[in-house]
Amino acid sequence: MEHKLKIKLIHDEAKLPYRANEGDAGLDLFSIEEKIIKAGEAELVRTGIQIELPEGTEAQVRPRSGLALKHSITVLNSPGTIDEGYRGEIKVILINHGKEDFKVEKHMRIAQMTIAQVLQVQLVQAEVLSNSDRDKGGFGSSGK
Ligand SMILES: O=c1ccn([C@H]2C[C@H](O)[C@@H](COP(=O)(O)OP(=O)(O)OP(=O)(O)O)O2)c(=O)[nH]1
Ligand SMILES: [Mg+2]
Repeated sequence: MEHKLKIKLIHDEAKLPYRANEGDAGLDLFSIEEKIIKAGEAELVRTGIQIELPEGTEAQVRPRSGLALKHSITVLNSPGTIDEGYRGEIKVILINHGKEDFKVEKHMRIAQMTIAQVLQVQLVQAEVLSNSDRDKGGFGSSGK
């Protein structure tokens, strides 16, 4: 693999992100703490890791479908954005959409992180934009 993702474990309980199967897009993130997320509420959950992304990339923090389906637990700000230059601890905002409180266990895989390329663009203010077939149609303009 030519791109390297540097990971620093900053807590005794921290684990390296986990790729369940070779070729998986998502690297699972582990919680380093036990935490109750009350029904309808959100909590910030620690992973105990810091990362250094390859140049020109971002990481996205996404929900795990199993937690969503079985416990209505998802990532509130999905996909969470980890900027290339961020060197702080990665944390996950989990929200409990269910009717029952949910307990995050230590070492539970709470979310998954994907790495994506970022196109850096120069901002150009313009008075005129090019024509297109779609024009201003959106929000269901093309029908069902
Ligand atoms: O789920 C997340 C989302 C963000 N971050 C970290 C990495 C990211 O680079 C930084 C800022 O995130 P974001 O840009 O989404 O938040 P903001 O509210 O715009 O804060 P800032 O003003 O610091 O950019 O926080 C996380 O650890 N987890
Ligand atoms: Mg920001």
